[in-house]
Amino acid sequence: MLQELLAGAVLDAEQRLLARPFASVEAAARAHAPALDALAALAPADRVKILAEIKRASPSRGALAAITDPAALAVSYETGGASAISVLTEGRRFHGSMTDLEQVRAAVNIPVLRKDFIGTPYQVFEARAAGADLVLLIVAALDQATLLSLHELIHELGMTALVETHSGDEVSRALDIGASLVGVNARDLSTFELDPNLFGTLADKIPSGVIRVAESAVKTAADVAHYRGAGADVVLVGEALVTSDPIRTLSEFLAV
Ligand SMILES: O=C(O)c1ccccc1NCC(=O)[C@H](O)[C@H](O)COP(=O)(O)O
Repeated sequence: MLQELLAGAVLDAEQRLLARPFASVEAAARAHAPALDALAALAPADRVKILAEIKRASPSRGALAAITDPAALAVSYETGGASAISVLTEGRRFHGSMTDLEQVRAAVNIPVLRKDFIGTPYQVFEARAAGADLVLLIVAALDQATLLSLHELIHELGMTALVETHSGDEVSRALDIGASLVGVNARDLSTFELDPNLFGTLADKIPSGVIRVAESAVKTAADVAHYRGAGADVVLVGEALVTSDPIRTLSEFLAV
């Protein structure tokens, strides 16, 4: 499933490249106003921080929310106290788009993550050209040389990579490329199985100085407390926010 999602996302980017050549996207990326400092926004603090996700649908859960105005939802997230916003730009299974990312970027003043299945430099340039401050890199989807080169490109463009892992070996691979922001996804992206205890078993492998993000499987404030107790600096939440009143839900989560 993960390789299928990556192949589809890369193919879709190749289609966009036909209309917008590489050189033009690279030039737009390099000319864009500088990225916001995501490491500062997500830095460890005396309270948990929330990376709030805009997610219409997913392979594991199907349709979640129509989200006709992603910019308005992003403003609610910012108002509710989110520290950064994740925008799913994958179109086939998550029903997201680069337009969503551009609209969200224009509406808020906090860092914005391009959450997608990134495998090529073109996708990274697209992210920056659309105003992204962060880009997701999924360790399980990439060989180490590609992971390293995409990570370097993200940094060269002034952005931050959220390097996502799902095992001790993947955490080591993330640290080997110098990741400053490491996510542990409770969701196995091949089987969709959720393990809310995985973050707790891997958190100790992530040294202080690296920001720890717990991803997925948050439904209630107790789930946020569970991750916080296990050492999460940041919790990434999608479904629980798009299927509720986000400002109320964020206030419950941030009270942890
Ligand atoms: O959510 C899925 O079904 C999914 C399937 C395959 C690859 C990625 C997938 N989701 C991406 C994410 O990791 C989540 O959107 C994110 O962590 C938020 O999760 P949640 O709060 O459980 O919606």
